[in-house]
Amino acid sequence: MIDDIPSNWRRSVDGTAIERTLTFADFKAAFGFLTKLADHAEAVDHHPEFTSVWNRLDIRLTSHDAGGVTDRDVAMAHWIDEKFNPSGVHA
Ligand SMILES: C[C@H](O)[C@H](O)[C@H]1CNC2=NC(N)=NC(=O)C2=N1
Repeated sequence: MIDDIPSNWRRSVDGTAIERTLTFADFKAAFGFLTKLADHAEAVDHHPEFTSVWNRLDIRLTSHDAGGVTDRDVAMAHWIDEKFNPSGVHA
């Protein structure tokens, strides 16, 4: 289980996940990001939990099989940090 989490992320109240809120220019930008994230999640077989409200995504990362935060969640957090662009233009 991981103690040191990426600085843009916060620990969930129950301690079993890390969370970050991303705010985009609009819904289309947020949904475009989610589409990219879905492809990546399938590629690495690790799937984020999220809530979508217009231009905002609340993302939660945990490893269900381990019951907490693992290096797979930290790797996913770094991928999200790297790809996040509020305007929706993703390299
Ligand atoms: C069978 C499959 O590999 C597992 O269910 C994977 C899929 N995606 C997953 N995603 C996440 N976030 N945690 C898991 O434990 C997990 N397990």
